[in-house]
Amino acid sequence: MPPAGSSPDRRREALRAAGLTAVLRTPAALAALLARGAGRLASAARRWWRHTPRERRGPVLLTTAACLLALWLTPYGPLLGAVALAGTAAWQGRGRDGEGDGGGPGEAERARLQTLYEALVPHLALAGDPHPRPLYSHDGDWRRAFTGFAFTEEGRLARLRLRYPPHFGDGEPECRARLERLLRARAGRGREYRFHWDEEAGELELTALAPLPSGIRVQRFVTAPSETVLGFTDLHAVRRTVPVVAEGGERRDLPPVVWRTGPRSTEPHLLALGQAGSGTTTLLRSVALQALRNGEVLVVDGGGGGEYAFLAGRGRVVAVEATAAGALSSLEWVVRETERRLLAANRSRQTGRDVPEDVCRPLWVLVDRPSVLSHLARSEGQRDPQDLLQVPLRYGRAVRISVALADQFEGAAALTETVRAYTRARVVLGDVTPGQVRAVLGEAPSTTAPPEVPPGRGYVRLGSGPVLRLQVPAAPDPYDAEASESQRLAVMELLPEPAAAGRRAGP
Ligand SMILES: Nc1ncnc2c1ncn2[C@@H]1O[C@H](COP(=O)(O)OP(=O)(O)OP(=O)(O)O)[C@@H](O)[C@H]1O
Repeated sequence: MPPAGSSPDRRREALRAAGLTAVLRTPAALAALLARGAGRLASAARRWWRHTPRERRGPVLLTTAACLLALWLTPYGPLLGAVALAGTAAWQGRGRDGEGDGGGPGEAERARLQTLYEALVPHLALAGDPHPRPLYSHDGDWRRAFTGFAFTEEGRLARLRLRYPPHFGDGEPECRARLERLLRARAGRGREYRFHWDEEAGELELTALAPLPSGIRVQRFVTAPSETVLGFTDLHAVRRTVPVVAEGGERRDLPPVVWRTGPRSTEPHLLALGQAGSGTTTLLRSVALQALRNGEVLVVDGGGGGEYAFLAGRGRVVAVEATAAGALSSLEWVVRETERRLLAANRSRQTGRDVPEDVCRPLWVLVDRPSVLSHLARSEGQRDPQDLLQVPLRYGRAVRISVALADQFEGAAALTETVRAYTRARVVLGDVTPGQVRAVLGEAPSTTAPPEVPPGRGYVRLGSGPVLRLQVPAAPDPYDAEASESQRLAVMELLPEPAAAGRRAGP
């Protein structure tokens, strides 16, 4: 039989084994332990929610609610429940400081982190480092270098935050790119990653990103009249979501990239560049279909492929031009219309009257392949249609005239200075290099390229905002027999009724 005094000792021993003695000494440590445990329980619940099929969530939630109700009705039930919850949180939060969310790393995960650390040593260790305990050394420990990490359910690295030594050249793009390449290879190919450099703290964070949703078709998005959904991006990158109907009728809330136009917009005109087949024409079609909700649209199809012919003759479609001569006469009309609206708006302001409705109505000028158009016009001895875009690009914003242009990379050199200077909303689509993204958007993306680039995938930057990943909604030509039936129907649904004869006010 143990001596009477040994019982508290045994209890203390048990607590020490569980790693709880230190934390129970101060209330602050206990609070931290409970908070950490609660965090782990919450992230375990989140994981369960994500990985449980919808049809199983309901019954489990119902059973939990019934148990909570029974506990509530039992004498001392709520108190017992709270004690049990605190105990569970304390147990979950015990002795695992600095380890990833949702539980510490297992044997295999620790081994992965050590391998990753060893791979970083040749890049981050300094030969003859005078520091007694360098962050990176051949006999070093990953625990000092990695300040945060998380693994997926499958044991793949989901997030890693690492410290780098002060001598590392974080200001040199080449040094950064080398480290990013190494981390990407070690974290596993076949996924996209985001890198966040915190120069102040000397830390780099890598996050594995879920692929962007593809197959969302253009539809009546829940947006304000001056807003256009260019596509979808990462949840952390934007502040709102919009409800969408995905392929198969599933309803989802997705984070949109919203392009705002109108008198207060700082980027009222858009330029999209990409490789052939990357989806720039689809992007312009999607913009046109959204614009037709409450505005007028004029399309100039420089490629002349007839990919906008389905819009011809519809209400609020001013014109669809596919020849250089047609484009010139339409764009001359746009110049006159811009000037008319400016004069009318001025007159109204001077006389104190409301601006007439036909001056406030948004007008969209969509130009596909302007480089081809310029070439054709020049070869016919006519003036460059891009010159006519100067007036709407410079002055259109105040009278709700927006210009959106799309071209292929090889046509970019033929774009005029005015087009480049006034299109501050930029999109680049296709399998592009960081250099190409920088050339179009002014900044390289902080994310790696997807393993496979679906049509409509790329990057977007609105003004001087951040470079965001982008997936454009599907908006095929409804006359394209190869497009999916449901997507073609979605486009047809958004088309206005055919215009009544004699009602068109265009060129
Ligand atoms: N966002 C998207 N979602 C689904 N499919 C798309 C998307 N964008 C483009 N596609 C498909 O990819 C193909 C090429 O698209 P699109 O014609 O828009 O490309 P493009 O860049 O204009 O090329 P081109 O100038 O050669 O026509 C089409 O079959 C189109 O339906």
